[in-house]
Amino acid sequence: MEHTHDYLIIGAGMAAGAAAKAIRETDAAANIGIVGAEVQPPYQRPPLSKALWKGDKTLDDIDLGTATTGAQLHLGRRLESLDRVAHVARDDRGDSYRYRRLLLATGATPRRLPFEGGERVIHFRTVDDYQALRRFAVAGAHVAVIGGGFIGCELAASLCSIGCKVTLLFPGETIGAGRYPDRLALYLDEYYRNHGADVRSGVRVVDGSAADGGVNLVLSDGTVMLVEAAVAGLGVTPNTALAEQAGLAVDNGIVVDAYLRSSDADIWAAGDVANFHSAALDRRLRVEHEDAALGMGRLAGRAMAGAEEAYTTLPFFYSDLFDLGYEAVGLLDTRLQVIEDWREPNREGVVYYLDGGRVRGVLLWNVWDQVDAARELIAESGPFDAASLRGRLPRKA
Ligand SMILES: NC(=O)c1ccc[n+]([C@@H]2O[C@H](COP(=O)([O-])OP(=O)(O)OC[C@H]3O[C@@H](n4cnc5c(N)ncnc54)[C@H](O)[C@@H]3O)[C@@H](O)[C@H]2O)c1
Repeated sequence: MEHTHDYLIIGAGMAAGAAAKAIRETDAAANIGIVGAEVQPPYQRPPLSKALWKGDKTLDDIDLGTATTGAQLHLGRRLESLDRVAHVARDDRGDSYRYRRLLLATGATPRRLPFEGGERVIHFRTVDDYQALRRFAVAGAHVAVIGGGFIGCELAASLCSIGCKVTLLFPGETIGAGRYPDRLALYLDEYYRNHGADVRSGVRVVDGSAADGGVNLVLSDGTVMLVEAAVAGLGVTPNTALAEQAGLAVDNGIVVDAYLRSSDADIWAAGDVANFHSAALDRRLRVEHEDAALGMGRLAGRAMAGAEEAYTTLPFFYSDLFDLGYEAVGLLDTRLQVIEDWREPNREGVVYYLDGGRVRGVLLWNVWDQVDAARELIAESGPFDAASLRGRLPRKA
């Protein structure tokens, strides 16, 4: 079957949903098509590791409302080839899609453990993964959470809070190694232990196999562990295969200009897969967070419909870990100069990440309503040091 769309969006994640809305707002008569491998229309991913477990949201609440844009959804399909000259893409069922303008919002794929292990080993990213984990992760079940990054930290907290027995395993020395300074990271390790998680640093899961009602995991220190389920968050790799096959510039993601346009004038990219230049931070970035997916999707959609505007937003993200929460702007990388400003022992504070006296990242730990001020600080030329930053972003009453 052959389909024809003015605007074709490849991928049906958050960037795609935001782009479809922006196209519709900018071009009321637009003929929009979305092709996505998942069978669900675009939905919010952050609740999969947080709010859905707390009961703050249900699956009905996370839909992004793409149906209201009138976009034609071609779901459960993967695009396998892209002919840029003919302006046509083909999917895995043999359908073809002619387009005038194209958005690649193909996202990223979770890195995999070095074994399969059956249905109780879940590489966590999608709503299907959430539902699979939910089946096995019931109160009292022992769940291994593998990886100490965003997904590992959020899921370990969520699973503890519903009464699972959680073992959190990661190869680094501490939770969030490389992102959080040592004092905060060690505090977090202790905090997770105090909330009942068995935290095991410096270990990898080297093998695993399905067992009766569970999974047998073999750890790098020789331990064998039988758990009801294992869930992994080992980071992701951007889905660039289609772009590479089509001959677009790719370098840790699809290379785009300030307007999110790729090396082909009729193709844009947005979200986890896009590699853009951040003028504010003076470096190329690929950002894997909700705010970037929604913001880039919106801008790319508007640009495709003729209302071009540069993407200048600093990376922003937030997380909830039990009753601790943080918001962060810019770069969180402990290879930068790190300045910590704790206001009371560990319960709240600000971490600044500096390069050459300029603030490049700010982590606000249980300090709220200071994100805009943090953005302004990053825009200032400085130079800053510990003395000039102390007390700079106070907690608001
Ligand atoms: N709050 C948020 O913004 C949020 C929440 C959830 C997910 N996400 C996004 O989802 C994506 C995936 O999250 P993630 O947690 O998988 O990635 P991540 O990069 O945050 O963390 C990956 C972790 O896996 C560990 N790791 C790597 N190889 C391993 C191995 N073989 N065994 C055990 N651990 C290993 C690393 O040490 C690291 O701690 C990221 O892009 C993230 O930004 C964001």
